[in-house]
Amino acid sequence: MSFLHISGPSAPAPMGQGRIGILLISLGTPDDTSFSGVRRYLSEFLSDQRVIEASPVVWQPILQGVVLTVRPRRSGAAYRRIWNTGRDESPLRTYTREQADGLAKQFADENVSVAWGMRYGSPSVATAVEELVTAGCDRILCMPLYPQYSATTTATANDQLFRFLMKLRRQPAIRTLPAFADHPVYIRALAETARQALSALSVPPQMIVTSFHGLPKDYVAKGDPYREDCMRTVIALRAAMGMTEADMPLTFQSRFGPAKWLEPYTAPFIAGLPAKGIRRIAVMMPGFMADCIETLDEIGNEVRAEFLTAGGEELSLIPCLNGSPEAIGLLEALARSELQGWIA
Ligand SMILES: C=CC1=C(C)c2cc3[nH]c(cc4nc(cc5[nH]c(cc1n2)c(C)c5CCC(=O)O)C(CCC(=O)O)=C4C)c(C)c3C=C
Ligand SMILES: [Fe+2]
Ligand SMILES: [Fe+2]
Repeated sequence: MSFLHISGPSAPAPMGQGRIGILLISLGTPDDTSFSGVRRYLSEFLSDQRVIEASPVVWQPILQGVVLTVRPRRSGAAYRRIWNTGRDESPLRTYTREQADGLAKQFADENVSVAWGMRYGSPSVATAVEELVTAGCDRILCMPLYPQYSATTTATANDQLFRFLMKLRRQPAIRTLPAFADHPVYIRALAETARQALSALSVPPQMIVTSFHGLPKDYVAKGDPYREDCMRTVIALRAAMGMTEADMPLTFQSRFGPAKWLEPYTAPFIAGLPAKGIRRIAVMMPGFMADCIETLDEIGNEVRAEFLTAGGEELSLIPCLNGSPEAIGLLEALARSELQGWIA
């Protein structure tokens, strides 16, 4: 095995005396909305065995022969509807960069560098770690941007970092941020974001539906704690906002494939509300640190259209934390807590 040599601007500092790196890892997104761009991204994403646990011998022919001949067209159209045309990139990339830039400002006067990478697509995790090591970082805090733990997100983000470290002769020391499903600063940030969005509405909604990304039930049965983490978030959020289960139900969106996923499914749940007299709702997606195709298109376009067709009058999207001061404050609080002993 040959080892990658990364040299800093000057001679490397003795271990423990260099800079501290903070590495934000987000899910990833296509570079463009073309069939081939979306296909490349989906191929990398859906070939991850943390995401699709079926044997590659069975799954790869289905993925390459069926899924990737059909899905990129449909997903490409969805990405085009939400694309950040100003920067020619997906919103997830824009907001992840804003979060990294905002966090870097909070640490500007300290011996800390911040970099960001995508688990799938670009900029890659490898590029981001190289950036930190080149800046002289010998200790790195890895922050997967997922409030609720899942092997399909948190674990695979960490895997990607360690996969890169396998190539280094001189590895930095690593800490990884645990999930923060009911961390008080996270819950406060969500509640504040919701209050701001609701105060801009002329008529308050009758219900705030929370929608988390789904997960196959099978993964949860095998020990993925994701569902419990989602429940911890919603229970804490209801308490913070003085709401009940009836005012703020928990649902799961973004089902993929024929297997059973966590229920209740967001789309039929919301489409069933007008028949119960609930015609004005807000939807909040606390599991997403940034708005993306799942929040802006699946909920903001597809689910909204179904709700209106079913007799709904108004569906308001509560924005994700994105690059807000609440998001930056949260990331800083989480980072400072994990960096204890590394920084004063
Ligand atoms: C088996 C498939 C999938 C699992 C398991 C899964 C888990 C999972 N995903 C997120 C967060 C995001 N997913 C996003 C997009 C997305 N997710 C899947 C499939 C699975 N996700 C697909 C095929 C896609 C691509 C979009 C599409 O073609 O419909 C995104 C948004 C990316 C973007 O560019 O905007 C996020 C964020 C979580 C939190 C999670 C586990 C709980
Ligand atoms: Fe997903
Ligand atoms: Fe989706």
